[in-house]
Amino acid sequence: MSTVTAGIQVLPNGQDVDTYGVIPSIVGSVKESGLKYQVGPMETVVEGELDEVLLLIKNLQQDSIQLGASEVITNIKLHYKPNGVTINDKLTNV
Ligand SMILES: Cc1ncc(C[n+]2csc(CCO)c2C)c(N)n1
Repeated sequence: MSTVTAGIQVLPNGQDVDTYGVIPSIVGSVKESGLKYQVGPMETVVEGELDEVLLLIKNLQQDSIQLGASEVITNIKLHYKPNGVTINDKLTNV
C-alpha cells in the first residue's frame, strides 16, 4: 500500500453547535489517530494509508454527532500516487 495525503474540512452543524465550538475536539481526535497532520485555517491535512485516512474521516463524522451536531458536512481532497505522496513531498519546492 502507499501513503496518501488528504485535506479534510469538517463542518458540523446543529441548533446549539457551530464549527468553532467543535473543531478543537475534532483536531484532538486527529491527533489521537497517530497520523501525521497539519492544521490549517480551512482544513486539516493528514497523511497515512488510505484505509487509515478513510477510517479517521468516518470517526470524525461520528465524533461531530457525539459533540452535539445534528449533521456534518465533510469536504475531502485526496491525493494518491502509486508510490505514495506525503505532506513533505508536497512542500519541498515551496
Ligand atoms: C478538520 C478541520 N480542520 C480545520 C478546520 C478549520 N477550522 C474551522 S474553525 C477552526 C478554529 C477552531 O478553533 C478551524 C481551524 C475545519 N473546519 N476542519
